[in-house]
Amino acid sequence: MLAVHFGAGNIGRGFIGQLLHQAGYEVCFIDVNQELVDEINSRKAYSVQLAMEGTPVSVVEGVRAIHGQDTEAVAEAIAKADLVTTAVGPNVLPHIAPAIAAGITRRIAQSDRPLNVIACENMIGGSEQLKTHVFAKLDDIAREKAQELVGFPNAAVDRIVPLQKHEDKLLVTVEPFFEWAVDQSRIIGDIPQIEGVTYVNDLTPYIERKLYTVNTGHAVIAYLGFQMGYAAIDEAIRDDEILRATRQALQETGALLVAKHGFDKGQHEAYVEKILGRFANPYITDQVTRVGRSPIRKLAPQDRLVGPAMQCFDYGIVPEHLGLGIAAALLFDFREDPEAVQLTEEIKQFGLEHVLKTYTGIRVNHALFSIVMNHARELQARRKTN
Ligand SMILES: NC(=O)C1=CN([C@@H]2O[C@H](COP(=O)(O)OP(=O)(O)OC[C@H]3O[C@@H](n4cnc5c(N)ncnc54)[C@H](O)[C@@H]3O)[C@@H](O)[C@H]2O)C=CC1
Ligand SMILES: O=P(O)(O)OC[C@H]1O[C@](O)(CO)[C@@H](O)[C@@H]1O
Repeated sequence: MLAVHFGAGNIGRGFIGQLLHQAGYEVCFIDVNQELVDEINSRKAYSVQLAMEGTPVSVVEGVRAIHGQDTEAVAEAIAKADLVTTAVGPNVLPHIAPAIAAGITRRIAQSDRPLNVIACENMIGGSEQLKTHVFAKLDDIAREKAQELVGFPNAAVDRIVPLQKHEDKLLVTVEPFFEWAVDQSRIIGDIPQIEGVTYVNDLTPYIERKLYTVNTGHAVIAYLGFQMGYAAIDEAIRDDEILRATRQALQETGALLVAKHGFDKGQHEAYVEKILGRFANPYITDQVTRVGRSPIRKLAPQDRLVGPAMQCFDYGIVPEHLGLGIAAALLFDFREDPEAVQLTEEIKQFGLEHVLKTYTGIRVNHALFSIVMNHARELQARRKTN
């Protein structure tokens, strides 16, 4: 069995590639980092180390890689594949669509074997979005056939894999916990048998619970941590003020998730506490700047901060602490992050209100707008005095 996986980065090697290998797939990575591609091809194996006492290591063998710009080779691999997965980042999905479309076109000209393409990105509806990009590149005949033969089931993936700094360029350290849920109702053909994957008929509660808890909590810690001068997540979460604000933000999303999806309140509280414990893992050094990366993406209307905050109002919940997280995200002026630089420049040029309205879609007369603005002004004043 062949799995073609786009993105041989942290989650690609440290999570998806590992589970696919353990399920018996030969994993072929597609990446645009030539050094990574060469290293994988010369060693054909890499190690995954668990961030816990004893740091157990497992080896992922029999892997290879193709450079993403070698469309011909990528298309050929997809034509032969049993499964396609991605972990490249939401903004990269449009860029990999042409190669996937070329692969599908080649494949359906040769056989009627079904294929599933699963985007493993931190976003709602990732595979569906990828499908839109891919289908835009297919001609009418291929599109009709692909509609029948190629499934794009959405997925939710959860495992913290921080930035890696090892002498061994392929080694990846990951947290022990992982969760990979896939929408079974959108699979075409046989269900891929992958130990560790949970197939569900309705992904919405799973992806919202994950995005609005793990990623919301992480984002609040990262952005507040950055404002308060912390470098790493585990340091920031040891600050009582940050921990309190994060817990309160997660109480807001928790109340929303319980009301909207009917999760058990007690079980959800336990889920939140477990996640806070994962953030505090002393065996993982995760930079606040990694977790806060791409603030424009994270401030988008459907994403982890504004998404739940806006929905809170439908359930009578006032998202005061989510508002604080949004304010801190707006003020994330990290010079090495292009989206942070863009926000900072635009705040200077057009003002905070304009930037808040533009990137979050929150209307000026909405209650959330003033909540965020009040927190942003407080954070700005606090930074001036420090
Ligand atoms: N790191 C983590 O803990 C988790 C990450 N995710 C999601 O997984 C995705 C990837 O995240 P990371 O692995 O952390 O990022 P990463 O930066 O470590 O890996 C991304 C990889 O994609 C490659 N890439 C970029 N453009 C490409 C293209 N056009 N074609 C092929 N490959 C391309 C990069 O060279 C890089 O190796 C993101 O959507 C992220 O939100 C989800 C859960 C956990
Ligand atoms: O990968 P993104 O969407 O930039 O966000 C970083 C987040 O994703 C993760 O890497 C994994 O879920 C978390 O560590 C963090 O919440």
